[in-house]
Amino acid sequence: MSDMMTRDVPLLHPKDNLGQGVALLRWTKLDALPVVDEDGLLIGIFTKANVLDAFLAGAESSEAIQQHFNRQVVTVEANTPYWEVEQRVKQSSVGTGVVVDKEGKALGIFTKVDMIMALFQEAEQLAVELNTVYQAMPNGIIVVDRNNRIQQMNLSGEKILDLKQEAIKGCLFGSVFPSLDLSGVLKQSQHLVGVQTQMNKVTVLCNISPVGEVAGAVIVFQALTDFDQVAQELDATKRLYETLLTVTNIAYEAIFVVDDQGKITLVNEAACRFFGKREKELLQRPVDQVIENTRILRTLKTGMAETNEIQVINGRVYIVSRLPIVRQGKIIGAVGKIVFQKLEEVKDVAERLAQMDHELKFYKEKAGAARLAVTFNQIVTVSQDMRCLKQGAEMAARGNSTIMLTGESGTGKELFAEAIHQASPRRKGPYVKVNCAAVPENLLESEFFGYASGAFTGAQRGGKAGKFAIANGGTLFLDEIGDMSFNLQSKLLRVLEDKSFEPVGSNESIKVDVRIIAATNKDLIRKVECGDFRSDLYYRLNVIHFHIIPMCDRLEDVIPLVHVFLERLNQDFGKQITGISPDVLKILVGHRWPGNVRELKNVIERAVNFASGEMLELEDLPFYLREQKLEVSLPSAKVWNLENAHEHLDKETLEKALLKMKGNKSEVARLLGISRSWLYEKMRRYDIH
Ligand SMILES: Nc1ncnc2c1ncn2[C@@H]1O[C@H](COP(=O)(O)OP(=O)(O)OP(=O)(O)O)[C@@H](O)[C@H]1O
Repeated sequence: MSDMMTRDVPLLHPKDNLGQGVALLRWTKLDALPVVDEDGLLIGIFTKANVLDAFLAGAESSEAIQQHFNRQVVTVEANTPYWEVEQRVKQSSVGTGVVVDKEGKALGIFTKVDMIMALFQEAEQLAVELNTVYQAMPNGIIVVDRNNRIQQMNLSGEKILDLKQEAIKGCLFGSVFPSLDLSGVLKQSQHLVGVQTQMNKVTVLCNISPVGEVAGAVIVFQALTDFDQVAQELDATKRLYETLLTVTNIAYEAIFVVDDQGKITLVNEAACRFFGKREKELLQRPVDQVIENTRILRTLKTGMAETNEIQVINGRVYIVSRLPIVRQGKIIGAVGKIVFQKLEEVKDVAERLAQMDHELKFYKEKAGAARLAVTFNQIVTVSQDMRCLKQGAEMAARGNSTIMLTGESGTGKELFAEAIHQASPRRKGPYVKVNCAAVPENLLESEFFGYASGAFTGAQRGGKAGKFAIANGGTLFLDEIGDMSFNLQSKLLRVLEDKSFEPVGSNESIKVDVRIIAATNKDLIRKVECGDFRSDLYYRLNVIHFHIIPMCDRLEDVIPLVHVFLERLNQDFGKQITGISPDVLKILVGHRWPGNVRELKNVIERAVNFASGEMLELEDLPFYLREQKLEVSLPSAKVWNLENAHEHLDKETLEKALLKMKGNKSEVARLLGISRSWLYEKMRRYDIH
């Protein structure tokens, strides 16, 4: 009420005369004014009707209003709520009421006009609220009038149907959405629920309701694809759950999952066996009622994983692991694993595995020794720069200096290392390779320098020779040198300088004569700058440096390499693949080969495996290559087409090689890494004399 009333109205006293009353009514333009006593308490109301009655009865304007005002007043307290005021106004016959405070003092008056203004305001507020809800609804809503014309559509409706409200406003609903008939709703006030239909080619589910007594209709709809998506997600979740159950059931160990409250939510079959209970009896039970002294509750609190811990359960020792399940940074549960099968069995399996590993290593080494040694002939290239590199490396091979090979992964660093060894005076000595990145940090030292008998617990009796000792008189190839720890870098530097080392656990210094070839695909200079690699070691290793060129800078090597790989693979797999389809060729020549020669080799090996005929076809290539755009920059603008591209490249390569080697066919065959008979065959085919 206090928001609606008219405040600061003048108050009349019984002693005021009629003339003053009339003047105040005229000045305020009100129909009535409150009359109060000397204490300001309300005693009546002076209305325009009172004025008329007084003058009709012959009263003078100087006469006091004492006898002429109404003592029956409709009053309302200032704190009366809107809805109550509305009720009272509806029931009351008077047009004006007086607003009073608790003591009965007049604060203002309240007229029907005030009420109407308040109603307008209320209605406006309601309309804003309703419109906000209407626009914010995830469902589409269309409103039509009684004549079946579209009045409005909300934002979700626009999105679902991909239609703008402006485009359909005022149109007949049936002309825009012919599959939906509203006549029953508009004529007979029918309510339609769950109608599946098409609206602007979108399948929707809708509810349609008449507005009041057929003043129109409201259509509320939702795209069915939303439901489909939810159904699919639900299905995927179910499948995932079933997969998870199957996976856990295969496991040898007891596996159980608890929620953030420590209640068991999943157990595998092995866990049921372990606890001696059925799944139903375990699910939803607090885990500490099932496992004594469980630390999984601690994992829930701390979020710390614990793996392969020893725990005594029911007087027996088990190996247990606990892992927190974290979602968006919050711990939502934990997984527990108990290895409860006899630990002796595990030990037995581990021992057998170690034995097999040992045997595998032995046979691998034997196989390695048996395979043909790599020579520079096997490094296939027609690229001018690579040939210079080969020549440089061949010359460097003759010396004894340390060589550093850099270049991207798969460019052929290892191939160069072995070719250098084979071309060096040390070729009769051993060629030993260590991948510095593959050996665990704590084993690197003994791997390099070996250890003395009894150097540590578990050490082999009689000690073990390290790679330096094994490579004595030959070459030690240190691959991935950039990954060597700082600590070992210092030790390596000492060996390089002193040409001697001490095995782990021994004071005896052993002299060695080893040539070092190091390789890395890392930017060693940067590592030196960052302090990750010792600069003195870097310069000690970098005496002669060769940077192997990446494939993308020597794409002319692709075809010759493909031929060599094909020839080798045909032999290995007993296949007869003689050609490459023009499409395949185009892709091979156009690809940038980020994985360098290794990638190319793998692609060809895969293709040979997949090929069913005598040609490598598009479908024999891995998907990522097939998908690649057939954009090729061909080496020259001669008359190339898909059919003859392969032959052009072949011929051009041959011609270049023959010119370079001044017609010496043995040299050409060596350069291209092909046999002499194959070279003659190609020269005959391309009519090269
Ligand atoms: N020019 C080449 N001719 C023939 N085969 C090559 C050539 N270059 C590389 N290869 C072959 O490509 C494969 C990768 O070469 P290699 O292992 O020598 O590369 P890498 O540079 O040492 O790689 P990473 O840095 O990953 O150790 C090997 O199978 C190798 O035989």
